[in-house]
Amino acid sequence: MSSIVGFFKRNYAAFISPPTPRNADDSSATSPPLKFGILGAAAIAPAALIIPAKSHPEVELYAVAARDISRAERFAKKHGIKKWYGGQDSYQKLLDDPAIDVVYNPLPNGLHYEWTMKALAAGKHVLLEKPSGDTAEETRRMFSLADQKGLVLLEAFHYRFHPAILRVKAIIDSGELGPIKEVNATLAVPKGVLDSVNDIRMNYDLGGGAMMDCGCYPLSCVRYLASSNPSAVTSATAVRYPKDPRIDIGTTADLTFPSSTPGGQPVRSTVKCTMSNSPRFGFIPKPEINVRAVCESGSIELFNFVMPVIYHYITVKPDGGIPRTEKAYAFKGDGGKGEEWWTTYRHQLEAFVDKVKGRAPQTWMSAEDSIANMEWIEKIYEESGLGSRPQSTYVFPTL
Ligand SMILES: NC(=O)C1=CN([C@@H]2O[C@H](COP(=O)(O)OP(=O)(O)OC[C@H]3O[C@@H](n4cnc5c(N)ncnc54)[C@H](OP(=O)(O)O)[C@@H]3O)[C@@H](O)[C@H]2O)C=CC1
Ligand SMILES: O=C1OC[C@@H](O)[C@H](O)[C@H]1O
Repeated sequence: MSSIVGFFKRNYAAFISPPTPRNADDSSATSPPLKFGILGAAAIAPAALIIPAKSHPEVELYAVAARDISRAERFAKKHGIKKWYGGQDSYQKLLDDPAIDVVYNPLPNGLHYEWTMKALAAGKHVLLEKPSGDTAEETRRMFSLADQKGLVLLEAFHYRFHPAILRVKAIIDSGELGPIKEVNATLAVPKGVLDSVNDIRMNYDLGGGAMMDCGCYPLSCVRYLASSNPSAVTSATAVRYPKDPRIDIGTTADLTFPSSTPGGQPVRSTVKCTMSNSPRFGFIPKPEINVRAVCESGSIELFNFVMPVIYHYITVKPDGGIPRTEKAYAFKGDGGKGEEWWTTYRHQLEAFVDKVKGRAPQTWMSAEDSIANMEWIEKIYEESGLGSRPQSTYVFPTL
């Protein structure tokens, strides 16, 4: 019963009404807020930034830009954003606003590179949606420019900041279950949520495709838990979108990772994604969001590694030992920041602001990690026969 009440309380605070930040007694509130500008009135912006910002004392949602001014105005008023820019030059106008410290870039994947480069050139820190670009070369260039300019750039792989995945990684790294032998992860979004013809995910020129959209998560997750990059893609099969066969509706890829023990067998891995998972019994929506590692002396599984605040469980099965189930809605007794109702995005925002403010974030995701994820997305597309998404034609003036 208490867990049902907990479920509703946690999700109400997470997604509907987050507690407002303490001010008087919160030392972090004495630091001036960072002014954020949002490029595009994107569907993901409320969950990924606007709601998390409500409980962060050092974030001010300052401006939004949208190609249509009335859309920009509606979005700004709905979300209590002070300023809006509209029209075809609205994104550049937002970047030219000297008051803005940070740009959130939730544009379609194919526009990530151009607008992140322009934002960095304008001296803004950037929180960039996943996947970071269309190609690893784009990702390399963005991080290189951020480095040159001394600015923070983060690919918004929000799941990596939540205590649930960090707990799974800690259990694997503790050696309790022995060296990892196999690690598999899936993100399958129910049919009807993403697969409409007008969705950006179905548009090849905008960097569409399941491996880009959903597949980037399980790939990132297996790389993270294996503490390594794959050594090879041994097979990759794509289910092609009939209206545009360059788009994968879903992809399954088999990978190998170097052995975690000297002279041992390679670690096996399967990464699966689909943007159109068929319903159970023909009508019950079926999300699949899990990661499972099999180790020399046991196994571990996390159900819902992408949105763990809603509900998740970690099942640990030591060989010959007693299986247990853990929950990790918050860090326990290890000085970690956050509340049970903090979403992955809220944890990510905390880390991002810490980094911009020059404080050590609790968790971070490196440039090398983002670059490697794109490299392996491209290798999987190559193996499936679909090929990489088209590299941006935008030419950065000083490169
Ligand atoms: N972190 C997460 O959990 C999630 C991340 N994402 C990522 O966020 C990004 C945006 O996804 P989502 O919010 O679902 O997408 P939307 O289609 O809702 O938003 C994309 C925005 O891009 C702008 N845009 C600019 N040019 C174009 C164009 N040619 N065609 C279409 N839109 C254009 C639009 O802005 P305007 O208002 O100016 O018209 C639109 O608001 C993607 O990179 C996706 O991978 C998505 C969902 C979840
Ligand atoms: O980032 C995302 O996370 C969840 C998926 O449903 C969505 O398509 C994707 O863009």
